Amino acid sequence: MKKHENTQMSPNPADGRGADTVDLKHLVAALGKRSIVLVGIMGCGKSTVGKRLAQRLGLEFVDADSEIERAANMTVSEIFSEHGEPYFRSGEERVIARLLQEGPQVLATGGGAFISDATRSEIETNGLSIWLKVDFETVMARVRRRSTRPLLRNPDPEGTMRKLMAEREPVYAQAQLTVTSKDVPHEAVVDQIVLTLADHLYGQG
Ligand SMILES: Nc1ncnc2c1ncn2[C@@H]1O[C@H](COP(=O)(O)OP(=O)(O)O)[C@@H](O)[C@H]1O
Ligand SMILES: O=C(O)C1=C[C@@H](OP(=O)(O)O)[C@@H](O)[C@H](O)C1
Ligand SMILES: [Mg+2]
Repeated sequence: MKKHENTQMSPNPADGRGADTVDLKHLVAALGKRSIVLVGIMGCGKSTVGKRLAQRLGLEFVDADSEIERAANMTVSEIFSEHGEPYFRSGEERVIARLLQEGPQVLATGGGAFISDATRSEIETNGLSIWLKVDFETVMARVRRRSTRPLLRNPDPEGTMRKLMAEREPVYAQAQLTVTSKDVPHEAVVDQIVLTLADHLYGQG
């Protein structure tokens, strides 16, 4: 049975076919040592969808923010408040460069990581980047639920989000692949990623 035939995720190149037709072993083999790297704005689903994508593909999952927190023994919020954003960004570049040596795996980046030229270039060399593209309303509804994102902890989180999306979307658009997701179950986004990857890697869904 195809569970997610009627996802509202158009337009994606792989629409209309079931992810259950994809040979996942073949797909993973075609990655070689490359990591699947999820990029996009805060709340687009990199961490939660990434974890499920890794489970589906039988790959390790790694979240750059969690690795940064582990290395610093501090939360992302604490790093921002005690050391400032530039300090976080340089740690983020180093950690992602290190993690990219460990592929194949699924790597969820933090929303600002792909904006770094150095990180984009590392990802280009060692990864396959996927932009999880979402609209403003969807993403605001998601990020309002949690206060773990220091960049949005200010009197105008909506204005900040609009500004960040406007600045960053042209950069996210440089990712090799784009998957658009609306408010559908996480597993439906995973389906769409699998189909998009299969199309890209060997032209077959
Ligand atoms: N496709 C989806 N449908 C519904 N909720 C989602 C979807 N993707 C993510 N979410 C929710 O949005 C929130 C942010 O997701 P998260 O994976 O942490 O985003 P990111 O890592 O990109 O900031 C979480 O509560 C998550 O469950
Ligand atoms: O967009 C950003 O600059 C950030 C996104 C966060 O990750 P998520 O995108 O996983 O929320 C985290 O890295 C930090 O709060 C900064
Ligand atoms: Mg995340």
